[in-house]
Amino acid sequence: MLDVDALNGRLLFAIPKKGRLHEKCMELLAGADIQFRRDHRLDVCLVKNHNIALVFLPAADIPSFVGKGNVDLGITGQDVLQEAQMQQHVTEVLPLSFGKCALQVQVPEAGPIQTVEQLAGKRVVTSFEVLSGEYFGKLDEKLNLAGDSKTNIEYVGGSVEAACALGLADGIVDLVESGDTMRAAGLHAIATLMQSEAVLIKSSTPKHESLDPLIKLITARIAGVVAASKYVVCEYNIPRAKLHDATGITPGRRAPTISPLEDEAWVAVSSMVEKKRVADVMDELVKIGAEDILIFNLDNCRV
Ligand SMILES: Nc1ncnc2c1ncn2[C@@H]1O[C@H](COP(=O)(O)OP(=O)(O)OP(=O)(O)O)[C@@H](O)[C@H]1O
Ligand SMILES: O=P(O)(O)OC[C@H]1O[C@H](OP(=O)(O)OP(=O)(O)O)[C@H](O)[C@@H]1O
Ligand SMILES: [Mg+2]
Repeated sequence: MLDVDALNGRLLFAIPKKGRLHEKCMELLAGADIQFRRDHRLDVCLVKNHNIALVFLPAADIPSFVGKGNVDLGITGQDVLQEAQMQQHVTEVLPLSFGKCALQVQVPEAGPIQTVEQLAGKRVVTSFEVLSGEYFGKLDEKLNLAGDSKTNIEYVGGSVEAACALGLADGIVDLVESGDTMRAAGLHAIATLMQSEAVLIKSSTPKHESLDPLIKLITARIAGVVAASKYVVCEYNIPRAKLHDATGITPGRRAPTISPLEDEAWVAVSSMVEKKRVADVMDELVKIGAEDILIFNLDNCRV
């Protein structure tokens, strides 16, 4: 059992307890060396090596816990942050480069409705009542739909894609990443409300200013883990005469490291390169005469 007094003075850090963001958050905490043991079924646990307690909550509840100052720091999606209308009470500290998805209006691929204008005034099922309400509210206004003619937005908690097939809706608003769930349900997207990714958030009016240095430390550590997942180190040898072209291809984050070699006509270059660009970068380096190109993954870094 948790000793409630043990929470006093600790930084409370909310983590999604399940779903798409949970595993990634566990990896981030491990990378930032935030050590804890979560007892079975307990949603609050003390961190062993910092003055922090982790609170495991549904991702959709985290914005209001942080916004109201019940917890100091949290990880959640930008989509649920906007849905909870907590943007004024919560500061986005750091985008985390995972949990990327889009909130989209979807309709049956083979059905009669193929535009949002055609869908306006009909039945829309969603877990995002607020954002859908805003979106279709504006559309209803533009199309002069009033009273009973307005779009009917209905809330469901999950498996939103089933609503059209079950005859509950003419269209839905839900999250799309690969599009597999949407396509499997015979739906396709006709509009995008927003793009989203996971973010580290803190309360805009923190209750305990003494915790500020700890928030900065945790933020810096998590930023290091996120950067390490986005970059690799690229090392290669290049004729000195081609160095200018080479550093144009691999400029690094601040500047590349250049080291002399025994053979004075050549230098070695070491530089951070974005993972998603690495194949193109290697092709370009080969083209200008680079040799011995090596790519190293980063476990962690500070940038
Ligand atoms: N398919 C997806 N790809 C990427 N990110 C997603 C996806 N689905 C949801 N997310 C992100 O994860 C957040 C939490 O959603 P998720 O559905 O994982 O949680 P949940 O609904 O609490 O869990 P579950 O669906 O398992 O009941 C969303 O607000 C969104 O930011
Ligand atoms: O485009 P895709 O890669 O298929 O991902 C989209 C699906 O992911 C989420 O569902 P989740 O797995 O959380 O299930 P849920 O609907 O029960 O919440 C979301 O609600 C979509 O259904
Ligand atoms: Mg879900």
